[in-house]
Amino acid sequence: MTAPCNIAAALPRLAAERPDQIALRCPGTRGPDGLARYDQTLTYAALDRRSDAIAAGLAHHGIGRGTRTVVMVRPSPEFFLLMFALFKAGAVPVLVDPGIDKRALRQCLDEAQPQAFIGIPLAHLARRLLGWAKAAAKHVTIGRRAWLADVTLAAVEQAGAAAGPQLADTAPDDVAAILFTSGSTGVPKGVVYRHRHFVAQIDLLGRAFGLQPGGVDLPTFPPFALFDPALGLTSVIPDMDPTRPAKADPRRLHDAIARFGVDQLFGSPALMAVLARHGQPLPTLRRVTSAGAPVPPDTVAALRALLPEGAQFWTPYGATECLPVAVVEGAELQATRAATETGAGTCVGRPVPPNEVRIIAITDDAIADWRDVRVLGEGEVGEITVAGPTATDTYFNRDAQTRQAKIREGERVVHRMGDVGYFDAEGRLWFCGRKSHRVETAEGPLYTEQVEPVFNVHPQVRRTALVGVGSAATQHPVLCVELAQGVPAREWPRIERELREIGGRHPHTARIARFLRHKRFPVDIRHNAKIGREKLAVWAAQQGVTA
Ligand SMILES: Nc1ncnc2c1ncn2[C@@H]1O[C@H](COP(=O)(O)OP(=O)(O)OP(=O)(O)O)[C@@H](O)[C@H]1O
Repeated sequence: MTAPCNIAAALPRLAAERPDQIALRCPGTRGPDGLARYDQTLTYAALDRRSDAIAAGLAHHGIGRGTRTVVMVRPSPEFFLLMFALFKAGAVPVLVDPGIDKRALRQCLDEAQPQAFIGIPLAHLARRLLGWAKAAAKHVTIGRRAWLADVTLAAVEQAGAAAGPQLADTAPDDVAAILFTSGSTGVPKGVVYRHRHFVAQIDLLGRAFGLQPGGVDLPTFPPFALFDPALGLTSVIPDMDPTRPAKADPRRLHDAIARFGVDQLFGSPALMAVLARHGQPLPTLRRVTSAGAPVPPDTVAALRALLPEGAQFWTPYGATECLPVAVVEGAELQATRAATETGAGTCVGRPVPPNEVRIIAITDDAIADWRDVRVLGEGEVGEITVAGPTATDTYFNRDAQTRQAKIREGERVVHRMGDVGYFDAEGRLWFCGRKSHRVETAEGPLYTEQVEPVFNVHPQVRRTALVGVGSAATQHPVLCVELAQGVPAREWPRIERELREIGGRHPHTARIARFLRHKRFPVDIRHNAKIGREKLAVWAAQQGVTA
């Protein structure tokens, strides 16, 4: 019989090899200086033993193989114990970003048709008041009392304490989890992760970044923290609100990094910007990874200057549906900055093996079979597709979206990223923006990431967003502009003239005739970085910019 395909299978092995190594350190109580004491810890032995107990206890409560279970628990020892218990049990955790719009959240929860709901007391209260996940019949609370739930997690653990090792016999194709996208282009979609996707993801991430057991990680981006225990790392969970990275207190992050000799940091571009602005050196870090959205060049340069000699700054490119697709190191990113600022797009690096990345002709239609695809050559902009061990093959209960995003190629399924880009002569992938954000003008398409960086070089501009106004295929390009902080609105006529002059330097940007000042761009909650271009397009149309 073959061993189960399950990331939780790593736990008993690691617990035998390194029982006393700390798997997880959490902020816990606060000292008189206001800083977290990090007095909540879990060793590998405890993580393995206690997740066994919880897995067995959940089975007593009818949560087992295949049970779709909403998990609404903040990063804490309980979160890790519970997630590994669910994997061991072969249950299917459903994770939705708590930061998203409440209506979208409810829709996600309904769509996932969960059978169980495990959450903090506040999540149970919201479930009751707002009618979330009505189909879920089993309720477990992380609270001290079984308020609004059938049972507490502590009681579940106690019930399973004597049961011994647990590990469901999961097959590679069995569903392991449903993870919702952040929904920056619409309502989030539930991505179906199979056990083989997680196993491959750990393998690819481990190899791409050279992760070694024994390292100390500060994962500021919650879903990724889950990989640390499977890789033998020690995770230090930062003292911050994970849904508000731009508001993190850099002093607290520095304190944790210095106290535990953190050698690896994982976070969103918004968090990188916080550390870069703070400006204090980060001497223990060997590797920084920033994922989820493009990292502004100033942030890359400022953060690299704070790192010790030989440290690496990686930016993976990928999506909830497929990660990692490609990776680029900060030195290369900085070397390609000039090209980005003249309209080449953003270099996202080389595909992570064994991913096969191909560029296909742009279409908004579904493509059922790879034989109907037109593969583009070097330098041609098209839609980015990925085939490989971490490319997921379906959305949960979203057949229309699945058809739009997946192409069958013989035995395998190719994922369409919904992003546009191209390969250069050196085999590097360049990201040119989201497919749905392209502006189709009468003179041909314009891509956001080939236009905005050209204008973003203006010192009094914080960021820009290209949107289209008018009917399909003959849209008028409009550049929305957010001025840098403190720049008064009366300066706008001059800045607009200067932007027009900058645009005139390149044939593609010279086609932009309309510039609109916008006070503050709508952005996504998770990354604080993805611009809500859909909303801006509606706004631009209302400003009387038509034909
Ligand atoms: N390194 C990167 N550089 C530029 N853009 C990136 C990078 N990494 C990811 N992205 C962007 O983020 C997208 C993936 O984001 P994610 O999976 O969090 O959900 P989302 O796309 O924001 O949500 P939804 O699909 O629901 O709109 C990619 O398709 C790409 O557009």
